[in-house]
Amino acid sequence: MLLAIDCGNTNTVFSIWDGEKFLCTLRTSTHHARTADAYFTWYSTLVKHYGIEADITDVIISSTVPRVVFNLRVFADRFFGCRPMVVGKPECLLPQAPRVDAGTQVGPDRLVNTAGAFDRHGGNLIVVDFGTATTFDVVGHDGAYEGGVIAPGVNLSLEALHMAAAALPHVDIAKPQRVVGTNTVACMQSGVFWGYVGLVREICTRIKAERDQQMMIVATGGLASLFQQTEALFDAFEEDLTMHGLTVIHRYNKENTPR
Ligand SMILES: Nc1ncnc2c1ncn2[C@@H]1O[C@H](COP(=O)(O)OP(=O)(O)O)[C@@H](O)[C@H]1O
Ligand SMILES: CC(C)(COP(=O)(O)O)[C@@H](O)C(=O)NCCC(=O)O
Ligand SMILES: [K+]
Repeated sequence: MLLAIDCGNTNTVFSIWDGEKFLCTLRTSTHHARTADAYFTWYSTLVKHYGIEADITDVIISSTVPRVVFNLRVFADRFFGCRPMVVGKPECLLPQAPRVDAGTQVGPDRLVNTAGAFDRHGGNLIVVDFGTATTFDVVGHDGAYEGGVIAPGVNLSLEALHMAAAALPHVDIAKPQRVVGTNTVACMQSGVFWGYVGLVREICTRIKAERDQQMMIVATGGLASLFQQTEALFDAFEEDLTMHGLTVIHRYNKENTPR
């Protein structure tokens, strides 16, 4: 069985893949100082709680935070006796090489989203991932990552207002009832929510115009559903897209690495 680990700047998600389906998905905050033993204590408690019989033989990691990879490697080695595949490392093959400026280190999460979305939908896609940052990944006709857009994340935008302005409170994102807010919280939610609707629509329209082609828009990340409920911004919303991409890259490496 495969343990797929997606480590973002805010949260780290573990999913167990039995070759056909995900048996469970576990989430913890990302913290570079968490040790291999601490990961295992957390992991084994939850796996037991859910009554899952997991015989992990392989581990694949995608991390936007380079410092956490060391402890995750030790975790894989110590508790599952395996050397993990780490997306973005030269020894981890990708189905298609990214077409970007020489020397650019593309976020591994974006490479994984690209592989997952191409496997499900074929080429000419825009993948929108609502994480700490909101990323737009352009997937070419052959499944290569061809660049994209990085915008401040929804919660990061709200947090920035709170951090920079003495009178603005910490606010959770929600769809405001009206555009014109009649209290501070409603005004902030309106600015970020409707501003974001505009941001997503404008960026996708411009990407399509720049490439002069129709493109399917696939969204992922917990906050995508909040926007999709209100406005038809995306053609598809797939919560498990990054995890699916990890299984695709894992399978590709198994099939293409000489043993
Ligand atoms: N369903 C959700 N509803 C509200 N906030 C969410 C949801 N899913 C994630 N978040 C928040 O969105 C932000 C980004 O989280 P996440 O998607 O895990 O980012 P990353 O992949 O960068 O770690 C965090 O502040 C997280 O708490
Ligand atoms: C843009 C990101 C910070 C998004 O990370 P996330 O929101 O998933 O935590 C990450 O993909 C990253 O660090 N990228 C490196 C630069 C690039 O992709 O071009
Ligand atoms: K992201």
